[in-house]
Amino acid sequence: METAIEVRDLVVRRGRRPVLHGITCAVPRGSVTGLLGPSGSGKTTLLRALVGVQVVAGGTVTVLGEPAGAAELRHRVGYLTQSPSVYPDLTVRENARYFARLHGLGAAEADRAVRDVGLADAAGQLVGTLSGGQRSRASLACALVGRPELLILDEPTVGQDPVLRAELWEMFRAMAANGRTLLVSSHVMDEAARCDRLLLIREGRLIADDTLAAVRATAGTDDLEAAFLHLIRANETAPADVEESVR
Ligand SMILES: Nc1ncnc2c1ncn2[C@@H]1O[C@H](COP(=O)(O)OP(=O)(O)OP(=O)(O)O)[C@@H](O)[C@H]1O
Repeated sequence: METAIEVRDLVVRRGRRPVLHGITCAVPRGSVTGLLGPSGSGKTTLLRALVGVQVVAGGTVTVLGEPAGAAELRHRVGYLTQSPSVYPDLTVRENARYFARLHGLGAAEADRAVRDVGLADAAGQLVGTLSGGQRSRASLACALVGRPELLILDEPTVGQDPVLRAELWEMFRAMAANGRTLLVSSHVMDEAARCDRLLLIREGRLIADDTLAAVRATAGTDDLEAAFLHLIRANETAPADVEESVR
């Protein structure tokens, strides 16, 4: 398996608390990997570490063969943050074209990204006047500009209606089919079914890093919500990690 992301023994503290307790995982190239877990489990913190904007207390993070956050990765990795990072006083089109310019690309690339997220009809609208779901798609369009090899998407489908969610997932699948790598966080378990692989995280610890089929087989159920609960319980009965090691 050719690896896009490799994380070893990653420890992160936020405030005074350890938030990630020694995460080790890998994400293969050309796949859609879902990062699933309850609110507060550490998904955003892990994604921040992958793009190199999180101070880490220990471990290593390698992205496309480089240390996370390396300058060489700037045009190779797209990152969608959870709260939309777009300018409210610019239109959707202007935002995308601004990001395109940062990548040294022209207006056509920006306009394509706007179309891809289903915002062609709102391209001339100020971002500040969009609905929450539209604003999040405007932000996604900016992350897609330049067709980065690796896309790290923090809850990209939150606030989208079922039709749009399905369309976004089709787009993610098509990107992976073209050899790009996507890591997509969600706390909605039914989205896990659309992924090739799953990273299940709970309270800063990975409780699964496997294919969708293997997670279902290990848990003995096709229902991913039930599988997640099964894995949590199995994890709780396993010997506890030595908490002291991260303090
Ligand atoms: N700036 C911060 N200072 C202190 N603690 C923080 C900070 N940011 C996040 N945390 C804590 O770190 C833990 C993990 O947060 P994180 O945002 O990574 O979770 P998440 O799984 O992405 O949650 P959600 O699905 O709600 O976005 C939480 O307990 C959170 O309260």
